[in-house]
Amino acid sequence: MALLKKCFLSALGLLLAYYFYPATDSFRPEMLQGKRVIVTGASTGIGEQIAYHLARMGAHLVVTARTEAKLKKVISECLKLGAASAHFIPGTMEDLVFAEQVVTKAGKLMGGLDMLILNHIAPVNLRFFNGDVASIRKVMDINFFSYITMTSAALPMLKVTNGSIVVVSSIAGKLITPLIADYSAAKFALDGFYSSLQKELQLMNVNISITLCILGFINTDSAVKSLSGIVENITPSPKEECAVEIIKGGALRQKVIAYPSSIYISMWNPIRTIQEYFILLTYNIDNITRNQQFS
Ligand SMILES: NC(=O)C1=CN([C@@H]2O[C@H](COP(=O)(O)OP(=O)(O)OC[C@H]3O[C@@H](n4cnc5c(N)ncnc54)[C@H](OP(=O)(O)O)[C@@H]3O)[C@@H](O)[C@H]2O)C=CC1
Ligand SMILES: C[C@H](CCC(=O)NCCS(=O)(=O)O)[C@H]1CC[C@H]2[C@@H]3C(=O)C[C@@H]4C[C@H](O)CC[C@]4(C)[C@H]3CC[C@]12C
Repeated sequence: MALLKKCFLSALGLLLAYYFYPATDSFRPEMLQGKRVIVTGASTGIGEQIAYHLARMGAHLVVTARTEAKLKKVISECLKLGAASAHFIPGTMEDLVFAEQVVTKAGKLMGGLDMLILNHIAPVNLRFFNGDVASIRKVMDINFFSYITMTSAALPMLKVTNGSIVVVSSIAGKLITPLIADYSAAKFALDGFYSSLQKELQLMNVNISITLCILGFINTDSAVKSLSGIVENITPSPKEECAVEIIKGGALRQKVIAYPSSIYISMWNPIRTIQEYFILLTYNIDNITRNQQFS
């Protein structure tokens, strides 16, 4: 019994260390030099800041969002800041054909792909659910299905480069908050999909990293405006620093990052981690990998 307890505690310790110990590798901006990166939702907010940081680091960039005029300004700023190249592709992620085309066009423009940063969201209306299913479907298309569509189109290129997928999510995809049922549904769905895909890639020995970014309240114009008069007594964190943490997480191939770091605690779920570990032990991995190819 004592031996069993010892084994259990050691396994628990190892699991916790594996999930929560920060990457030992340290970040260097040169890691992004010459890398070919797509940034979605880059016309404003966090996405725009991600583009500027990547430009300073010397990356090749393709940015996308709906508003062409804003994207033009973003790429001209990126070129001034030192981007190796910068292009924009305007359009709406409600159109899943567009979502796929962005990836193929970007691949051609840059001659391949090293990192896909999925960041865009439909404008958020904080309100009670009013039975409007069509609007939930629209939010799911923009905030969830376009992410999956772009990922699917990017996987063959990322396989060649041992590249990275960075998914920008929210504390609202881990914890429950009212007035954002549609937004929250999409963020929880992203967590389910990408956490599962992460494990599949690992099982198939495919060296593509997936970084899930869990963010708290950030001082983008849209977030500050839509929370005004609704959420009080919290100070938003700066979007510039947030963007750096997202890039670092992707470059260091971390499975998950949290920003600000005070929200790490809300992701601390050792029971879930242990259960996931034991569930995986019940899978006949050899059999599955023998019979299924990762496309
Ligand atoms: N700010 C915050 O407090 C928090 C943000 N996050 C996450 O961070 C990410 C960025 O958020 P934030 O910077 O605040 O968002 P913003 O509202 O500032 O930016 C959203 C971006 O998405 C684009 N976009 C909107 N609709 C569409 C569409 N239909 N098709 C394509 N692009 C579209 C917008 O450009 P355009 O209008 O030109 O299309 C814009 O570039 C999101 O994933 C969000 O969930 C998570 C937690 C907190
Ligand atoms: C209200 C949430 C923040 C709560 C918080 O940070 N408390 C302090 C925790 S700590 O003490 O441990 O630090 C907001 C966190 C994320 C926000 C939502 C979000 O994900 C972005 C959307 C952006 C949009 O433009 C505005 C609404 C959002 C849905 C936004 C709503 C408020 C949050 C849930």
